[in-house]
Amino acid sequence: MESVDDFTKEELLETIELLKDENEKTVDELMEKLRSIEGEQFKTSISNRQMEGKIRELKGEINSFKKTPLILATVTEVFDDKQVGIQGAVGHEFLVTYPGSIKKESLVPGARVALNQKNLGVVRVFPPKKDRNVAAMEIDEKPETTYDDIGGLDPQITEVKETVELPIKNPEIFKEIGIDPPKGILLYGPPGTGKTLLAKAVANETNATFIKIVASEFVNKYLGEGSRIVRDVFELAKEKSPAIIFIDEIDAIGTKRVGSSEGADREVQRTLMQLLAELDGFESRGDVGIVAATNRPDILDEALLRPGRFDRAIAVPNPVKESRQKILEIHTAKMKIDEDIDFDEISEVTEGLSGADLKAVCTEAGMFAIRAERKQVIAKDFLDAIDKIMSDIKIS
Ligand SMILES: Nc1ncnc2c1ncn2[C@@H]1O[C@H](COP(=O)(O)OP(=O)(O)OP(=O)(O)O)[C@@H](O)[C@H]1O
Repeated sequence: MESVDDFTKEELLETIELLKDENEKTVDELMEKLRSIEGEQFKTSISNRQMEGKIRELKGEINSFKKTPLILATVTEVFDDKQVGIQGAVGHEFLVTYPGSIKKESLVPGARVALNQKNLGVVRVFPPKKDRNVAAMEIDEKPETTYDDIGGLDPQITEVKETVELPIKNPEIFKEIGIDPPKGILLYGPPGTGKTLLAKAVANETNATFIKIVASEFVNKYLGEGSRIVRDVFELAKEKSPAIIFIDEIDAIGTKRVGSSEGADREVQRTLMQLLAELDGFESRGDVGIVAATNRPDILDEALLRPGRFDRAIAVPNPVKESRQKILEIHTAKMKIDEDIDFDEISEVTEGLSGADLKAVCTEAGMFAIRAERKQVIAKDFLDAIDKIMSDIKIS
């Protein structure tokens, strides 16, 4: 084996230079490796931290699932000694207590509360839902519908003028004669025959605010809030008078009672009771007209039809031939139609259709003309539209 002594000085210097070069390369490589390991470690620590955050979040969710849910209810009455009457979603009423941390002033009737499931003690109070009221009512300060927009209901218009319009416009006439003006009228008839139109037109004619509620929504959408909404509607009508209160689908709360007084039925009854109380307690000065509508007069509770309540019932039937012609003329007034179209003939072949169906025929005829890229609606478009609407009705 060669020893160091065997090398010349030049050879040794050359070897040293060579070794120096090689080591530098190895150190560079090692440094590079180190940096990449550090980079990986940094990435892992970040993703660990993210995972920890996610785990904390999931733990929170698991805990919230473990908690017993609270019950939502509405305050009906506030008593002394920390007790409050509440009503649950299905109508049951309870007398429950509330802790000192809850202020008595926040527990106004209509306020929503969360209750502990075990002892029904009040845990939280939410302010009354004013916005829910607005959602439950359709308020039109100035409806644009006029009597001229209604086809073929002349006798009904006359009766509505006498019973709703006259007391608002000339209440003194009733005073002079010494009779109370009718408080409420009931419009009954099949769907889409113009009941809402009549109520809107009378509001337009008397410059009254039109306030509409749909009674069936008290049973599905606003269960537990019906009586409060009814109370608020009457209050709002007095504030905004003259006003027309229009209660659509009144049969949903005004059906003859058939014994059951449980849960939802009981709540529906409460809403009806509130409505009867409002009607009875209502000072009929004539400036608020009440119009109710139903497709099912046969199932209505007689209590609603007693004098001083909805004591005038007006039938709004499906249109006869002449009325159908008038309705078609109203709904085609702004349409570009062929002069040769004979509405007498069209009204002949539309027997059984309601005002709403006839409006749909006109719209559909317009659609056929658009599809055919025509600038005018022709008789064939109407015939096609009638076919379509009639078969839609048969299907539904
Ligand atoms: N007699 C009519 N004259 C003109 N248009 C009518 C007539 N009846 C119904 N219509 C048309 O049908 C639409 C629906 O009618 P409206 O809402 O008045 O019916 P309704 O009797 O209140 O129905 P529902 O019982 O379903 O509430 C109206 O907006 C109108 O376009």
